[in-house]
Amino acid sequence: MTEREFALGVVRTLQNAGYTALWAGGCVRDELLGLAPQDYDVATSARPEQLRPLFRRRNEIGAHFGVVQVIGPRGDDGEWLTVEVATFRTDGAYIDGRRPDAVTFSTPEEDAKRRDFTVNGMFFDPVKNELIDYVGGRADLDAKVLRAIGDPVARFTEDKLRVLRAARMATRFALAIDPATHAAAERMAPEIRVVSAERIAEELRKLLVHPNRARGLRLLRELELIGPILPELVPTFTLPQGLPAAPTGTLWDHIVRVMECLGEARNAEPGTRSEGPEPTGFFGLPLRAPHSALHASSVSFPLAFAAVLHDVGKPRVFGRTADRYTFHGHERVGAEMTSRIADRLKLSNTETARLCWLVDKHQYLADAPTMRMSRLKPILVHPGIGELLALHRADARASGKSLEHVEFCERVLREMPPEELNPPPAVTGEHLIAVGLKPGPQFKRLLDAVREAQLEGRVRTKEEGLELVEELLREWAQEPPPAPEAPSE
Ligand SMILES: Nc1ncnc2c1ncn2[C@@H]1O[C@H](COP(=O)(O)OP(=O)(O)OP(=O)(O)O)[C@@H](O)[C@H]1O
Repeated sequence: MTEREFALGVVRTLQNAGYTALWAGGCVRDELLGLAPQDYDVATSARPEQLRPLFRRRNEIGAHFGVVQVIGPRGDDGEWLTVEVATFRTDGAYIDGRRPDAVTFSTPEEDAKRRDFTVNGMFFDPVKNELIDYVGGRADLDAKVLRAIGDPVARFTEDKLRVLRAARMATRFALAIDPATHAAAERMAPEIRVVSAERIAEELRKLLVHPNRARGLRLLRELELIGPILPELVPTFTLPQGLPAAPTGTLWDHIVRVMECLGEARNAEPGTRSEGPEPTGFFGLPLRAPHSALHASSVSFPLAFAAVLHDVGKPRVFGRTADRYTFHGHERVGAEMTSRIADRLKLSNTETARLCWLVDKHQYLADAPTMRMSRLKPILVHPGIGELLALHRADARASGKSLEHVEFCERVLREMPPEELNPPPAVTGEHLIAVGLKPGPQFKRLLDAVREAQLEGRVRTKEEGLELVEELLREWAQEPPPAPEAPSE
C-alpha cells in the first residue's frame, strides 16, 4: 500500500463514520502541481476523542491541538505509513514553539483561513474527487503567485517564521510574491529574531537544498532576512571582487553565482525516480517526485550552506595592495565564524563538523595537481570529499576559472586503487615497541614521518618503514641539541 492509498482510506473511514474529512494543505498543493507529496495531512470535523475508536493504531502527538497521527501498515520501503489527522480549527498566535499556543475547533472554512498562504490553504475530497478552495489557492497556483491568506501584515505578525516560509515556498514552487504580501513580509522580517533557532534552521535547510537555491538566497536578501538571520553576510553586499582596476561586482554577487553553479552538472541528469509505473494523483495527473526528493542526494544541506558561507571570512581579513585585493587566511576565519553560526542555529554536531570542514578547506584543492601526495591523499579519502569537490567546482565555475584541479582529483579518485590511496599504516606503535623504542614524543614524530613517506610512495612495506625509522633516529641523534635557554637574571 502507498501512503496515498492509506491517506485515502483514512478519509473514507472518517466519512463512513459520518464526519467531514478532507486532504489538507501541502499535499493538495503538491498534487495540483503534479508533484508527489512528501506526506498527506487530513483535516476533519472529528475530535481527537472521536478518532480513538476509529483507528486502533495511532499516536497522540498533539491531541490537545486536535492532531493525532494515524499509523497504517508498512509501506514499500519498510517504514510505517502515517497520516496526520487534525480537527478543523482556528489557531491562536504562534509565540514560538512548533505549534500555535492555543487552538479553537471550528469549520473547514475557518481552518483554511488560519493557514499561511493561499496555495497552502486548499482542501481536497479524494472520495468525491473534489477540490474545496475557500481562499483562491487554485487561481494563485495557476498564476504562480504566493499570497498570504487575508491581511498579510496580520498573518506575518501572528507567526514571525512565515516571512522565511514565504521565501521558501516562492523558491520551491517558482512563485512570484504578490506585492502586498511582499511589502508586509519585508516590514515584518526583523521580527524573525524571536523565532526559535530550530524552526529557522529547518526552513533554511529546505530552501537551500532546493535546486532553485540561488533564487532562494536572493529572496532572503530581497525580503530583508539576511540581516536578522545571517548578519555575517551583510558586509558581503558591498565587498568588491576582482581587481581594483577591473572590479567584477561584489562578494555577494559571487556567492549567488556559486549557488547557481552548485549541482548544475548533476541536475542535468535524470533524477533518481523510483522503479515501476508513475503514481497518479487526482484529476488523473501523473505525480513526479518533488524536486527536493529528486535532488536531495545531489546537494546536501552542509554543502549548500557551505556554498553560502565559504567566503564569509573575507570581509574580516580584507586588505589591499597597489593592484590587488587580499583576503589572507579567510578560510580559517570563515570556518570559525561558520562554527558560531552553526551553534546559533543549533545544527547537529555532525552537520556542523562537515559544514566547517568544507568552509575551511574550500581552497585546499586549488593546487591539487602540484601538491604532495601526502597532503592530498588524506583529503581525498575524507568522507566529505564529494561535497568538497562539488564546492570547488561551483566556486571555480562562478569565477570563470579552470576546473583542472577538480578534474585532477576526480581522476585520482577514479584511477588510484584504494589500497594505494589509503593504505593501512606500514608501521604502527606496536612495531616500534617491538624494536625496543619507548612511547614518548618521538614516537608520534616517527609514525607521522613513516606515514608521510608511505603516502608519497617512498615506503611500501613494514621493513622499508622500519629502515626509515632507523635512518631518522640516526639523523636526529646527530642534530645539535636545542639551544639552552638564556639564564634568567
Ligand atoms: N507557520 C504556519 N502558519 C500557517 N499555516 C501553516 C504554518 N505551517 C504550516 N502551515 C499549514 O500546514 C500545512 C503543512 O505544513 P508543512 O510545514 O508540513 O508544509 P508543507 O506545505 O506541507 O510543505 P512540506 O512539503 O515542506 O512539508 C501547510 O501547507 C499550511 O497549510
